[in-house]
Amino acid sequence: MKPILKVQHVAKSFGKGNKEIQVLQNVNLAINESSLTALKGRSGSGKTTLLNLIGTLDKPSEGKIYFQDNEISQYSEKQSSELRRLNFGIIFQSYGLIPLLTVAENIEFGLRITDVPRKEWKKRIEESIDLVGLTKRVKHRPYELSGGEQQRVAIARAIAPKPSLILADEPTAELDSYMAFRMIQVFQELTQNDKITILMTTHDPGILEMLDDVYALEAGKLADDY
Ligand SMILES: Nc1ncnc2c1ncn2[C@@H]1O[C@H](COP(=O)(O)OP(=O)(O)OP(=O)(O)O)[C@@H](O)[C@H]1O
Repeated sequence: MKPILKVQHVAKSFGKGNKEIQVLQNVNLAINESSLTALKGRSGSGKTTLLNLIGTLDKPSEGKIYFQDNEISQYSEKQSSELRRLNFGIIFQSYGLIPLLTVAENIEFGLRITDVPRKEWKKRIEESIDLVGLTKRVKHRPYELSGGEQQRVAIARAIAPKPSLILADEPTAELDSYMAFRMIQVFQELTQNDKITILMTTHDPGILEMLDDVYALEAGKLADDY
Protein backbone atom coordinates (compact mmCIF):
# COMPACT_ATOMS: atom_id res chain seq x y z
CA MET A 1 0.00 0.00 0.00
CA LYS A 2 1.13 3.53 -0.76
CA PRO A 3 1.83 6.00 2.04
CA ILE A 4 -0.15 9.22 1.68
CA LEU A 5 1.79 10.85 4.49
CA LYS A 6 5.47 10.54 5.36
CA VAL A 7 7.27 12.03 8.34
CA GLN A 8 11.05 11.84 7.98
CA HIS A 9 13.56 12.54 10.75
CA VAL A 10 11.34 15.18 12.30
CA ALA A 11 12.49 17.07 15.38
CA LYS A 12 10.82 19.97 17.13
CA SER A 13 12.08 22.19 19.88
CA PHE A 14 10.60 25.28 21.47
CA GLY A 15 12.51 28.21 22.95
CA LYS A 16 16.18 29.10 22.61
CA GLY A 17 19.49 28.68 24.46
CA ASN A 18 19.19 27.25 27.97
CA LYS A 19 15.39 27.59 27.72
CA GLU A 20 15.19 25.28 24.72
CA ILE A 21 12.89 22.27 25.14
CA GLN A 22 13.29 19.35 22.75
CA VAL A 23 9.75 18.00 22.27
CA LEU A 24 10.20 15.62 19.30
CA GLN A 25 13.33 13.77 18.17
CA ASN A 26 13.93 11.83 14.95
CA VAL A 27 10.29 10.88 14.34
CA ASN A 28 9.65 8.75 11.25
CA LEU A 29 6.18 7.67 10.12
CA ALA A 30 4.60 6.32 6.95
CA ILE A 31 0.82 6.47 6.99
CA ASN A 32 -1.01 4.44 4.36
CA GLU A 33 -3.86 5.86 2.32
CA SER A 34 -7.33 4.94 3.70
CA SER A 35 -5.89 3.75 7.01
CA LEU A 36 -6.96 4.52 10.55
CA THR A 37 -3.85 5.17 12.64
CA ALA A 38 -3.34 6.30 16.21
CA LEU A 39 -0.49 7.97 18.02
CA LYS A 40 -0.58 6.90 21.62
CA GLY A 41 1.54 8.13 24.48
CA ARG A 42 1.45 9.74 27.88
CA SER A 43 0.43 13.31 28.43
CA GLY A 44 3.31 15.54 27.31
CA SER A 45 4.91 12.92 25.03
CA GLY A 46 4.52 15.20 22.00
CA LYS A 47 1.37 13.86 20.28
CA THR A 48 -0.34 17.22 19.76
CA THR A 49 2.93 18.81 18.67
CA LEU A 50 3.38 16.14 15.99
CA LEU A 51 -0.24 16.48 14.82
CA ASN A 52 0.25 20.27 14.55
CA LEU A 53 3.37 19.78 12.40
CA ILE A 54 1.56 17.34 10.10
CA GLY A 55 -1.41 19.72 9.92
CA THR A 56 0.98 22.54 8.81
CA LEU A 57 -0.03 24.59 11.84
CA ASP A 58 3.64 24.71 12.87
CA LYS A 59 6.98 23.87 11.26
CA PRO A 60 9.49 21.19 12.29
CA SER A 61 12.90 22.33 13.54
CA GLU A 62 14.44 19.48 11.54
CA GLY A 63 13.22 16.89 9.05
CA LYS A 64 10.57 16.76 6.37
CA ILE A 65 6.87 15.97 6.05
CA TYR A 66 5.34 14.83 2.78
CA PHE A 67 1.64 14.65 1.89
CA GLN A 68 0.84 12.98 -1.45
CA ASP A 69 4.56 13.31 -2.30
CA ASN A 70 4.63 17.09 -1.77
CA GLU A 71 6.96 18.43 0.89
CA ILE A 72 4.39 20.29 2.96
CA SER A 73 6.82 21.19 5.76
CA GLN A 74 8.31 23.73 3.30
CA TYR A 75 4.97 25.31 2.41
CA SER A 76 4.38 29.04 2.80
CA GLU A 77 1.53 30.29 5.04
CA LYS A 78 -0.66 30.69 1.94
CA GLN A 79 0.08 27.20 0.57
CA SER A 80 -0.49 25.69 4.03
CA SER A 81 -3.89 27.31 4.51
CA GLU A 82 -4.96 26.24 1.01
CA LEU A 83 -3.83 22.68 1.77
CA ARG A 84 -5.79 22.62 5.03
CA ARG A 85 -8.88 24.18 3.43
CA LEU A 86 -9.07 21.68 0.56
CA ASN A 87 -7.53 18.49 1.93
CA PHE A 88 -7.47 18.35 5.72
CA GLY A 89 -10.12 18.05 8.39
CA ILE A 90 -8.74 18.92 11.82
CA ILE A 91 -10.43 18.01 15.10
CA PHE A 92 -8.86 20.00 17.91
CA GLN A 93 -8.94 19.04 21.58
CA SER A 94 -10.73 22.34 22.25
CA TYR A 95 -13.35 21.63 19.49
CA GLY A 96 -13.29 25.22 18.15
CA LEU A 97 -17.08 25.45 17.74
CA ILE A 98 -18.67 28.87 17.17
CA PRO A 99 -20.90 29.60 20.20
CA LEU A 100 -23.60 31.63 18.45
CA LEU A 101 -24.18 29.09 15.68
CA THR A 102 -26.35 25.98 15.93
CA VAL A 103 -24.97 22.47 15.36
CA ALA A 104 -26.06 22.54 11.69
CA GLU A 105 -24.70 26.07 11.18
CA ASN A 106 -21.33 25.12 12.70
CA ILE A 107 -21.04 22.29 10.19
CA GLU A 108 -22.16 24.57 7.34
CA PHE A 109 -19.52 27.08 8.40
CA GLY A 110 -16.91 24.33 7.99
CA LEU A 111 -18.23 23.50 4.50
CA ARG A 112 -18.23 27.15 3.36
CA ILE A 113 -14.44 27.35 3.21
CA THR A 114 -14.03 24.09 1.25
CA ASP A 115 -14.70 23.45 -2.44
CA VAL A 116 -17.84 21.38 -1.76
CA PRO A 117 -20.59 22.80 -4.03
CA ARG A 118 -23.31 24.69 -2.16
CA LYS A 119 -26.07 22.42 -3.48
CA GLU A 120 -24.47 19.50 -1.60
CA TRP A 121 -24.22 21.24 1.77
CA LYS A 122 -27.65 20.23 3.09
CA LYS A 123 -27.04 16.54 2.38
CA ARG A 124 -23.52 16.66 3.84
CA ILE A 125 -24.78 18.39 6.99
CA GLU A 126 -27.58 15.84 7.49
CA GLU A 127 -25.33 12.86 6.78
CA SER A 128 -22.55 13.96 9.13
CA ILE A 129 -24.98 14.80 11.96
CA ASP A 130 -26.61 11.40 11.50
CA LEU A 131 -23.20 9.64 11.60
CA VAL A 132 -22.38 11.15 14.99
CA GLY A 133 -25.91 10.51 16.30
CA LEU A 134 -26.93 14.11 16.92
CA THR A 135 -30.02 14.39 14.71
CA LYS A 136 -32.09 15.56 17.68
CA ARG A 137 -29.62 18.35 18.46
CA VAL A 138 -29.41 20.03 15.03
CA LYS A 139 -30.83 23.34 16.24
CA HIS A 140 -29.00 23.46 19.56
CA ARG A 141 -26.08 25.78 20.23
CA PRO A 142 -22.81 24.48 21.68
CA TYR A 143 -23.51 25.78 25.21
CA GLU A 144 -26.71 23.69 25.26
CA LEU A 145 -24.71 20.50 24.65
CA SER A 146 -22.62 18.25 26.89
CA GLY A 147 -18.84 18.09 26.39
CA GLY A 148 -19.20 14.76 24.59
CA GLU A 149 -21.92 16.12 22.30
CA GLN A 150 -19.74 19.13 21.45
CA GLN A 151 -16.92 16.76 20.64
CA ARG A 152 -19.22 14.86 18.26
CA VAL A 153 -20.18 18.14 16.53
CA ALA A 154 -16.46 18.81 16.00
CA ILE A 155 -16.16 15.33 14.47
CA ALA A 156 -19.19 15.95 12.20
CA ARG A 157 -17.76 19.29 11.07
CA ALA A 158 -14.44 17.66 10.12
CA ILE A 159 -16.00 14.75 8.23
CA ALA A 160 -18.74 16.66 6.33
CA PRO A 161 -16.38 17.93 3.59
CA LYS A 162 -14.89 14.39 3.23
CA PRO A 163 -11.28 15.61 3.26
CA SER A 164 -8.39 13.36 2.14
CA LEU A 165 -6.86 13.43 5.63
CA ILE A 166 -8.47 13.83 9.05
CA LEU A 167 -6.20 14.76 11.96
CA ALA A 168 -8.01 14.22 15.24
CA ASP A 169 -6.53 15.17 18.61
CA GLU A 170 -8.06 12.90 21.27
CA PRO A 171 -11.43 12.73 19.45
CA THR A 172 -12.90 10.34 22.01
CA ALA A 173 -11.58 12.02 25.18
CA GLU A 174 -15.00 13.24 26.33
CA LEU A 175 -16.99 10.19 25.21
CA ASP A 176 -18.11 7.21 27.25
CA SER A 177 -16.81 3.83 26.12
CA TYR A 178 -19.90 3.00 24.02
CA MET A 179 -19.84 6.34 22.18
CA ALA A 180 -16.05 6.14 21.71
CA PHE A 181 -16.56 2.70 20.11
CA ARG A 182 -19.32 4.13 17.85
CA MET A 183 -17.14 7.04 16.69
CA ILE A 184 -14.22 4.73 15.89
CA GLN A 185 -16.67 2.58 13.89
CA VAL A 186 -17.65 5.74 11.96
CA PHE A 187 -13.93 6.42 11.33
CA GLN A 188 -13.50 2.84 10.08
CA GLU A 189 -16.42 3.30 7.65
CA LEU A 190 -14.94 6.58 6.37
CA THR A 191 -11.58 4.95 5.66
CA GLN A 192 -13.22 1.99 3.92
CA ASN A 193 -16.04 3.69 1.99
CA ASP A 194 -14.71 7.18 1.30
CA LYS A 195 -10.95 6.47 1.12
CA ILE A 196 -10.29 9.00 3.88
CA THR A 197 -7.05 8.62 5.86
CA ILE A 198 -7.37 9.25 9.59
CA LEU A 199 -4.59 9.96 12.06
CA MET A 200 -5.69 10.41 15.65
CA THR A 201 -4.11 10.67 19.05
CA THR A 202 -5.46 8.72 21.98
CA HIS A 203 -4.97 7.72 25.58
CA ASP A 204 -7.74 5.14 25.37
CA PRO A 205 -6.44 1.53 25.39
CA GLY A 206 -10.01 0.28 24.75
CA ILE A 207 -10.05 1.41 21.11
CA LEU A 208 -6.51 0.50 20.03
CA GLU A 209 -7.42 -2.90 18.63
CA MET A 210 -9.96 -1.30 16.27
CA LEU A 211 -7.19 0.60 14.46
CA ASP A 212 -5.04 -0.36 11.47
CA ASP A 213 -1.80 0.98 12.97
CA VAL A 214 -0.67 2.29 16.34
CA TYR A 215 2.52 4.27 16.99
CA ALA A 216 3.70 5.01 20.50
CA LEU A 217 5.46 8.24 21.41
CA GLU A 218 7.63 8.22 24.51
CA ALA A 219 9.13 11.55 25.55
CA GLY A 220 9.22 12.79 21.97
CA LYS A 221 10.60 9.61 20.37
CA LEU A 222 8.79 6.79 18.65
CA ALA A 223 9.06 3.67 20.76
CA ASP A 224 10.68 0.66 19.04
CA ASP A 225 8.09 -1.70 20.35
CA TYR A 226 4.43 -0.81 19.95
N1 LIG B 1 4.49 26.23 22.13
C1 LIG B 1 5.15 25.56 23.06
N2 LIG B 1 6.15 26.11 23.76
C2 LIG B 1 6.86 25.42 24.68
N3 LIG B 1 6.63 24.13 25.00
C3 LIG B 1 5.63 23.51 24.34
C4 LIG B 1 4.84 24.18 23.35
N4 LIG B 1 3.93 23.29 22.87
C5 LIG B 1 4.14 22.14 23.55
N5 LIG B 1 5.16 22.27 24.43
C6 LIG B 1 5.67 21.21 25.33
O1 LIG B 1 5.86 20.06 24.57
C7 LIG B 1 5.56 18.88 25.32
C8 LIG B 1 4.62 18.00 24.54
O2 LIG B 1 3.34 18.63 24.45
P1 LIG B 1 2.15 18.00 23.60
O3 LIG B 1 0.97 18.90 23.78
O4 LIG B 1 2.60 17.74 22.21
O5 LIG B 1 1.93 16.62 24.35
P2 LIG B 1 0.75 15.55 24.22
O6 LIG B 1 1.38 14.23 24.10
O7 LIG B 1 -0.19 15.98 23.12
O8 LIG B 1 0.04 15.70 25.62
P3 LIG B 1 -1.54 15.57 26.02
O9 LIG B 1 -1.87 14.13 25.90
O10 LIG B 1 -1.53 16.05 27.44
O11 LIG B 1 -2.31 16.46 25.09
C9 LIG B 1 5.01 19.38 26.65
O12 LIG B 1 6.03 19.27 27.61
C10 LIG B 1 4.65 20.82 26.38
O13 LIG B 1 4.80 21.59 27.53
